[in-house]
Amino acid sequence: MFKIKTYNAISPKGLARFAPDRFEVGSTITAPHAILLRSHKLQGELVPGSLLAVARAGAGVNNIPVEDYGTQGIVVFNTPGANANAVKELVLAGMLLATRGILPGIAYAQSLGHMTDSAAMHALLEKEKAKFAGGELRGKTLGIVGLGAIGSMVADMALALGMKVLGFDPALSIDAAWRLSNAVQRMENLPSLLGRADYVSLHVPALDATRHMINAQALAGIKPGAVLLNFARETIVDAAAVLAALQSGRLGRYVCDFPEPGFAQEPKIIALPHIGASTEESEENCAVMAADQLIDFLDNGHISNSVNYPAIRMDRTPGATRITLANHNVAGVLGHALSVLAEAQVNVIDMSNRSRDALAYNIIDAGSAPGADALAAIGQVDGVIRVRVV
Ligand SMILES: NC(=O)C1=CN([C@@H]2O[C@H](COP(=O)(O)OP(=O)(O)OC[C@H]3O[C@@H](n4cnc5c(N)ncnc54)[C@H](O)[C@@H]3O)[C@@H](O)[C@H]2O)C=CC1
Ligand SMILES: O=C(O)C(=O)COP(=O)(O)O
Repeated sequence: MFKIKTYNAISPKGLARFAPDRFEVGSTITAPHAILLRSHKLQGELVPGSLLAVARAGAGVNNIPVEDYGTQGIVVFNTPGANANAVKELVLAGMLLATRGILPGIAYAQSLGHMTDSAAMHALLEKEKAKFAGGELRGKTLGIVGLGAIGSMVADMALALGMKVLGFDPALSIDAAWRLSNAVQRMENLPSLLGRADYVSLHVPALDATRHMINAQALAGIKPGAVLLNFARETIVDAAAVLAALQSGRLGRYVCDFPEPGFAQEPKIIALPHIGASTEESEENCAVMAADQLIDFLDNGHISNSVNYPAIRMDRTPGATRITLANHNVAGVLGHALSVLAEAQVNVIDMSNRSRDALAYNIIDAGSAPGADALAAIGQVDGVIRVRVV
């Protein structure tokens, strides 16, 4: 029986993937084999020795100590692209809210609740409506910073709206490049994008390298009156610099999913309570994908969409005992572990080995089950992080 501890509201469709006769799932579980979460911050928590994996039902993993967990043999997964459409649609809402008199218009219409005369009401609305006039997106330029799952969808949407699209992503993966429309104009650096775009939308992960990428210096070069949209993370912008740029008039509006103290007092800010991925569809997509990845890892030792271990899978050899081995990616570790199996008269039938940066992971199908002594001896091999029979 595997124990799965959950944090946050995980879609029931995802939870239903865990067969109740083999998985115990809940928020109060102790000594879990795996954790399934959304934005709950794991930093600083005691890591139970039982923990084999963490699955983030979502994209951002800045709430998980990914590297530290990797060196402890804990595989961290996320669900790339599973909530991208939800964010894309909210970016569109953000651009419209920043451009048309929607929010003040609604507030004004609601302020007329005391009126009883329909003709008088219509006459007043027609007289006052000029206050709520706005602009259009068509023909404007959108600059997208980060062209991954969300950025590429935002690009397609903006092109369909008749916008011109600029993109900046120095770390673009080959897969993401294939996904990207060739109508997106590549910018060589951030200042080139900021100086040209009427709207700038941020879709980069929260990393040391992206911390405060939008700071006072960057904002000094932004196109005057531009709208900045941040549905990525709070750390990517320097909030004080954004407030100053709004107050000076350099920045037109700031639309974000991450309110900060002081934002409510600034009328040029539209702040939402981190609801970019909060749709039924995206919550389901993320939870199902995260659950399936966890189950395949716990049952078969397979890894897909990990952010600290390499992707790996190997068809099971019928009748074989499967052993998985996580180790530091240095010469000799695997050979040493295999020699322990050989000494224990355990024959290796099939094997797969993958590495990612400083970590490596192996799936070994053996002709017989290694005894507890052999497994303990493999665990003692210098460089071995974790050995498991699955
Ligand atoms: N508001 C919300 O509810 C949500 C927010 N997010 C945030 O959006 C981020 C992006 O999500 P996805 O598009 O799914 O991730 P992704 O991994 O598909 O794309 C991120 C892109 O950013 C690029 N990038 C990395 N460093 C960069 C830099 N210094 N400059 C420019 N580009 C850089 C990468 O090369 C990659 O193409 C997540 O990491 C998360 O923080 C994601 C989902 C929901
Ligand atoms: O997937 C992400 O990175 C998100 O920010 C979504 O967060 P959530 O799962 O809604 O708490």
